[in-house]
Amino acid sequence: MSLVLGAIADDFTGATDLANNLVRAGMRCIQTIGVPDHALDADDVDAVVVALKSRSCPVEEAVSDSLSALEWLQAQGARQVFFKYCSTFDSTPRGNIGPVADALLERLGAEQTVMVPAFPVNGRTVYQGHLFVGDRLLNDSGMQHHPLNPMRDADLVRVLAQQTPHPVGLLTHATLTQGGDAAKVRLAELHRDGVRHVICDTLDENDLNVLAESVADLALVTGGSGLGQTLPEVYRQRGWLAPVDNAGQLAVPNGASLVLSGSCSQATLGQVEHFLRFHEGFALDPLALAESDAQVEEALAFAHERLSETTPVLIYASAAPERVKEAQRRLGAAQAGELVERALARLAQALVGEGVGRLVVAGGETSGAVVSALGVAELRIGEQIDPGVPWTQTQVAGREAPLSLALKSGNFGGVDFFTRAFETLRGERPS
Ligand SMILES: Nc1ncnc2c1ncn2[C@@H]1O[C@H](COP(=O)(O)OP(=O)(O)OP(=O)(O)O)[C@@H](O)[C@H]1O
Ligand SMILES: O=C(O)[C@@H](O)C(=O)CO
Repeated sequence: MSLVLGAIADDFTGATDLANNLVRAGMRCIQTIGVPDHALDADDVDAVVVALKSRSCPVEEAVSDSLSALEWLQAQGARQVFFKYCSTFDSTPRGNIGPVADALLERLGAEQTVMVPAFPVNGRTVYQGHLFVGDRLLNDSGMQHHPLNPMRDADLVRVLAQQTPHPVGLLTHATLTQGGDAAKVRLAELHRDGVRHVICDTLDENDLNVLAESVADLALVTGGSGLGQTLPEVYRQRGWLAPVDNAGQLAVPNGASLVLSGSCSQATLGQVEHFLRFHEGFALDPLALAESDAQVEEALAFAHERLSETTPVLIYASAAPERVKEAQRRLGAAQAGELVERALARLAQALVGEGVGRLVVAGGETSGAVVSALGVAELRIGEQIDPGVPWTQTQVAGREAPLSLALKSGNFGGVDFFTRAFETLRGERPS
C-alpha cells in the first residue's frame, strides 16, 4: 500500500497531535521534523506528518517551507494532503493560514479546500463559523493574550478573509446534520460561487464523521487534528488502508525525567502551578536571560542536583500575561521569545546528554526549538497521555536508547499533566 495521507503541520506539537489521532484511528504514522532529504520507505507507513515551524514565521518562509513539504509528500505518493494548523486558528491578519492554504491549492491544481479547526474532545468547536474553546468564544478564551498571535476575533470567516484575496464561505452545522451528501452538495454550490475556502462548523464527533465522508476526495484538507480522528475510517472503507493492531507500540523507556516549559497558555500555567505544589521547579526570566548566561547555568545546577527517574524536574519560563507583556515591552516580543527558546533548547541539549531519557516539552514554538537543538529527525508515535498529546520516541545523538519525548501543545492536557505523563509512561495509570 502506498502513502495515503501526507500532512504538513505548522508547528511541532500540532504535528504530534495530528499524528496521535491518526495512530489511534489505526494508521501507521511517522512524524518528520522538517522536510526529509531522503525518500520514505513507505511499505509500512500509511501517513507522514511533516512538522514545520511555520506558524509564526514570515509569510514567504511559511509558504516556501510548506511547498517544499508538499513536493516531498507528492514524491512519496500521498493520496490526500492535510494542512494542520492550530485548533485555535493561531494566525495574524497577514497569515500564515490563508497564504499557505492558497499556495498549496494552487500547486495541487485544486480550487477548493475546507477549514476544520475543531477538536471537540479538547473543547474546540465551531458554530456559525465562530470558534469556541470550551464555553468561551476564542477571543475570550485566553488566546487574546497569546505572546505571538493573539486571537481577538472568534469569527473565522472574518479572520480568514483578512488573510486571503479569495472568497471564504461557511458550511453550517445545519447542513452537516443532513449528512455527507448534503454537505457535498453545499460544497459544490460554494465552489460554483467561487468560494475557495470553506470554514466548517463542527460541534462533535458526528460532525467530524460527516465531514470526513464529504472531504476525503479533496486534494487538500486543512484544520486541527479532529478531522484526523475520522478520516482514517473513510480511507479504510475505501480499501486504502491495511488493517493493523496497535499502531502505537514503543520501546521500554529509561532515563531521568524532565519537563521544559516555554508555553504561557492558560492550561500550561495551571499545570506549572499544580506541579509546583508537589515538586520543585526553576523559573527562567527573559530579562535575566538577556543580561547573561548565568541563569542557564543556575538552571543546570538546579537540575543536576535533582534529576531522577521517578521524580520529574521542571524548568519553566511560563509566566502570567502581565509578566509576559512586561518582558515583551522591554525586549520586544520576538527577542523575549527567542531568548527563552534558546535557553530551553540549550538546557534540553545539555540534560539529555547527561541522562535525561523522558522529556516533556510544553509549547509548540518551544518544542520546535528543543527538537531542533536535539537534532531529532523523526518521531514514532506511541501511547496517548491526554487527548492531543502522545508519548513519542526518537533516536538522538549521545543516547543509545531512544529518548521518550512528549510535545505538549500549550493549551492541552489536564492540570496534573506534568506528573501524570511520567506515570503513564511507567504504566501506572492508563491513558
Ligand atoms: N516569560 C516569558 N516572556 C515572554 N515570552 C515568553 C515567556 N515565556 C515563554 N515565552 C515565549 O512565548 C512563546 C510561547 O509559545 P509556545 O508556542 O512555545 O507556547 P504556546 O503558544 O502556549 O503553545 P502552542 O503553540 O502549542 O499553543 C515562545 O516563543 C516562548 O519563548
Ligand atoms: O490544534 C491544536 O490545538 C494543537 O495541535 C496545536 O497546534 C497547538 O499548538
